[in-house]
Amino acid sequence: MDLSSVTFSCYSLSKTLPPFSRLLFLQPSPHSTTFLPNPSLFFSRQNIRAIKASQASNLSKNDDFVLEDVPHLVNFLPNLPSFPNPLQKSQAYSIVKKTFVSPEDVVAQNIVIKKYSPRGVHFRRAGPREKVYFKSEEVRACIVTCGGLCPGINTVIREIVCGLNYMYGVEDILGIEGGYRGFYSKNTMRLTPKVVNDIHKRGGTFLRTSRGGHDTHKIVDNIEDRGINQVYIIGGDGTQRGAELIYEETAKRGLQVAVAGIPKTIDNDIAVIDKSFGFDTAVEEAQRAINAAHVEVESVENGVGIVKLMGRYSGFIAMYATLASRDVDCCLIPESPFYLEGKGGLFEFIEQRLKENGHLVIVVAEGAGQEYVAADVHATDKKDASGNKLLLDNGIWLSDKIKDHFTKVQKMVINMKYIDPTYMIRAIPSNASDNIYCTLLAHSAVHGAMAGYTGFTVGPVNSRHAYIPIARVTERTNTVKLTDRMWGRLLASTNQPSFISSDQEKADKDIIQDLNNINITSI
Ligand SMILES: Nc1ncnc2c1ncn2[C@@H]1O[C@H](COP(=O)(O)OP(=O)(O)OP(=O)(O)O)[C@@H](O)[C@H]1O
Ligand SMILES: O=P(O)(O)OC[C@H]1O[C@](O)(CO)[C@@H](O)[C@@H]1O
Ligand SMILES: [Mg+2]
Repeated sequence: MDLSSVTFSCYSLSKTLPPFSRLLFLQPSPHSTTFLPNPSLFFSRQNIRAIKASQASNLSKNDDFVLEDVPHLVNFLPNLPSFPNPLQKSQAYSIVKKTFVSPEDVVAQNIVIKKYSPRGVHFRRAGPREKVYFKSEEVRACIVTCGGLCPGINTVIREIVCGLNYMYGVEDILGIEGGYRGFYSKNTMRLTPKVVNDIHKRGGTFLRTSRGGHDTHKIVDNIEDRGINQVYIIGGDGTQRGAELIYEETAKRGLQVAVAGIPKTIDNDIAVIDKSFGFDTAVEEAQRAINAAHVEVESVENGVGIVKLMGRYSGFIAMYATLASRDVDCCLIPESPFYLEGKGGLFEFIEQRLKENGHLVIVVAEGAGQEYVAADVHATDKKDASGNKLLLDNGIWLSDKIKDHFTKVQKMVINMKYIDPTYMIRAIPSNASDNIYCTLLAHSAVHGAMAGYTGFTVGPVNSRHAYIPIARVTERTNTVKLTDRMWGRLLASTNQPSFISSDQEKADKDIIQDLNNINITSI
């Protein structure tokens, strides 16, 4: 089956399939532009909406299958030739029963559904395709890493290089040094399997990284000047936003350049994907800090341990580290407001735990309670080079507040042990399972780019790797949902206060229930 007809003639494809596997194209978000075969319509969001509306009105009641597809090079280069995938002849894949992913294979965003509920949103399954849109000897790929560090970046770099070379015979691979600005301010570095052979054993990024410095035009000029035709971009939400702009500019200029994003974030704040690489490694490393705090406070009278962990707007590291440890009495995250004084407050809880156990450990995510810290220190907003707000030190603030309260108000001597492992949880190599995860991400990205997809991010959705439109992962930040079971599990595990009065809790639940009902009936 011709890939281009699959990608762009989705209505004709749907007619060839049994009803249960029809791909219908009512896209709720404005990212699935790939179904529009006319390049002049391609960049007009208004036109896209108009077409979607007309498609929507043609849908019958059972037509509730949504594919949020990723762009393809033939969208704006309709005459691009394709070639048989060299994997067909590869030693590794020749024994694989089903070497190529079928164009009809999709991954469901929601897998817990009700019997009669709509089939919902799906993404294209990642993996090698029967046809590729690049001749191996004509590929000139580049890799760039941006934003903060994360365990596993080097593994992703290594596996992109080795994957391109071993699976597709690509030999021309460039490393862009020092993040986005490296495109226009530095020389490139030649990457071969030999050069990257051992880098997965080291933390950090072999290519180095930076914040700020994204200049789309300069970057794409540089891509054009250097004859680069595959761009692999490893980075967090900011980086992926930058990748989307690079894709849009390359498409606007009609360049045969595949832009692939590989999501990286220690905070696990990237939407849609199950989890970001390096997260498990960081949670594991955080156990060492929690354990140290616990050992310290257990050994003294009225020991209060505080461990501050990363997590700017999302408390996933703190939540998972707490759940894994079982030595944590209270976990504070940005998503869950808390208060110190009065009934149900943190001070009351500390007093109670000290009476019961003689010690306690608190884990606090760096973004938790920022508004209280700001009110106390009267700080002005400061930003990093990428425009991210620089956070105030809530760990020191919390330690001081607790010490003050217990010495001055309660007239009680407490033994405070404050541990801030900061970069130690992310400046390490990835563990075994993250290494495997990184390999899958890298290979998925390589297969996707070779197959001519562009403007996509790779990642697991319900455990299956998928190609996701970049804008889909940047439109919102993944945060801990207080109404989800995981936070409930944490509260059950620590038995800490929820910091929500029961009246408020009931009112919130009612609102959520109402919203759920509205969603169900309006679909
Ligand atoms: N909206 C945006 N448009 C274009 N480029 C952006 C945008 N936001 C950030 N960038 C660029 O992406 C790069 C990384 O961004 P940022 O420092 O926010 O890290 P990140 O990718 O979000 O990773 P982390 O998870 O470590 O925060 C920087 O070079 C920055 O200039
Ligand atoms: O000091 P840097 O490198 O800007 O990184 C710190 C930030 O990076 C993150 O780890 C996200 O990558 C945040 O949790 C943290 O606030
Ligand atoms: Mg970010």
